[in-house]
Amino acid sequence: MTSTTIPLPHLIGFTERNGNWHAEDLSLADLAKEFGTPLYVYSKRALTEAYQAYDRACVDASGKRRARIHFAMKANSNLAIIDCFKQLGAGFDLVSGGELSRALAIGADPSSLVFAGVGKSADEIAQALKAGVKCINVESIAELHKINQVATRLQCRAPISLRVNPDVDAQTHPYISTGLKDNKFGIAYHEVLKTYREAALLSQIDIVGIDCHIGSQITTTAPYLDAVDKVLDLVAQLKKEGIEIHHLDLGGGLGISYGEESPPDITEFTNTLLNRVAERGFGHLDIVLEPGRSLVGNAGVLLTHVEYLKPGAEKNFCIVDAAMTELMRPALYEAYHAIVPVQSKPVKSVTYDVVGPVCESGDWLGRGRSLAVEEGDLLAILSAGAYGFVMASNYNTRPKPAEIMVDGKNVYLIRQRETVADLFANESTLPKQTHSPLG
Ligand SMILES: Cc1ncc(COP(=O)(O)O)c(C=O)c1O
Ligand SMILES: N[C@@H](CCCC[NH3+])C(=O)O
Repeated sequence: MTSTTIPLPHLIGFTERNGNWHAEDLSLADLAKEFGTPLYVYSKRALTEAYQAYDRACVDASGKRRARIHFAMKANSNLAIIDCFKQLGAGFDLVSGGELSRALAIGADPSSLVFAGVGKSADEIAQALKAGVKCINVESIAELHKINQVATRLQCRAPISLRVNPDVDAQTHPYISTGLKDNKFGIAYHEVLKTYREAALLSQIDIVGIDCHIGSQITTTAPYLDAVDKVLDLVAQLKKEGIEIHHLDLGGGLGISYGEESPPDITEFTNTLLNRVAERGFGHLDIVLEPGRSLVGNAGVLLTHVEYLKPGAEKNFCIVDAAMTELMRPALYEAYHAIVPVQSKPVKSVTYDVVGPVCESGDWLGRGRSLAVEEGDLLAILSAGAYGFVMASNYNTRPKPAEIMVDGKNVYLIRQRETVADLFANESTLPKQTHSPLG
């Protein structure tokens, strides 16, 4: 049993059969035996089906493409994952020079890359311009000028969109809401027109689009429609002023079910957005969507072994070999992830806090979970495919876990487990004999 009240998320690619959990055709218990724990396991079928659900809505009845999917690789940037999306036809949304390097490493077409982020350095801007990205999403007037300077130095053009902060409440966790006026993201709504006028005067800047991303784990369509309307009002005004917008980037943010949530179905959500753009007379624009979590969140689980069961007067603890270092979401956002025993057993269910070995009281993965487990058993933490491994850390000198991808009956090691030696390979102690500068 997982929890008394919260249902399991609906999963593709991960199923329980006769009391044993599987990733596609392979048993999770066998995978843990072969690759060890903690271990991230992804299902290729799950991420493929999620992509195809978006893609279905992006092509109209006559076969004409209405929008393009740019996977937000911040959600999961493993090369094998991003390469799968590239092969399915995706472009990418990037937030750093590092992510740009990953995209180039898998041979992504630079014209399928958009580069966002509030604090791009001059080096990152230069890297993006040299690579020839489709567009840089500009998040402040200061950044606009820096891009113009870098492009002047490189003697190239800089294709840009302004990221609009539409002041719309995405009704999500405050840490992952990005479209409110007191968030650091984007250009304040009332300053956008002025900033476009300024951009139009800069020597190296090519205005190509407009962008907006209101937050993450959003479970209703209404805030998106508000944001779309506000952005399209700006596009209409810009057109009147002779500033043509060619592409419209609506960001990502569609939520997934971790158990209780019931976000809109991907195809229905995409249709609703694209229909609204078309109804407003802007269907001819090159439309970009940047989903992250909804493509990979439910395509991954984290496997962990139970090290100890520690009964207590107030609480019982189930101490496992994964921690906030492998999955930070519970510690950071008090996020809920379903936790299931990988092999069910006829032992009594007990309510536990599932915690890791890290020296922090905030190091927990699940609270108040009813689990029928013994020491040595294997647990699967579900819905861990997005913002899981990518947010892992080496705190307490813990090597990062391995990642594997299952495709039917096949399994691929897509990231080796780090070793402790890897963690201090770039460090050095001070020379044994030190000399004081005073002699
Ligand atoms: C600019 C941008 N685009 C896309 C995304 C993807 O968001 P999500 O994973 O919620 O779909 C993010 C993350 O919030 C983002 O910052
Ligand atoms: N890291 C967040 C999502 C952040 C989205 C990026 N702006 C999460 O785990 O839910």
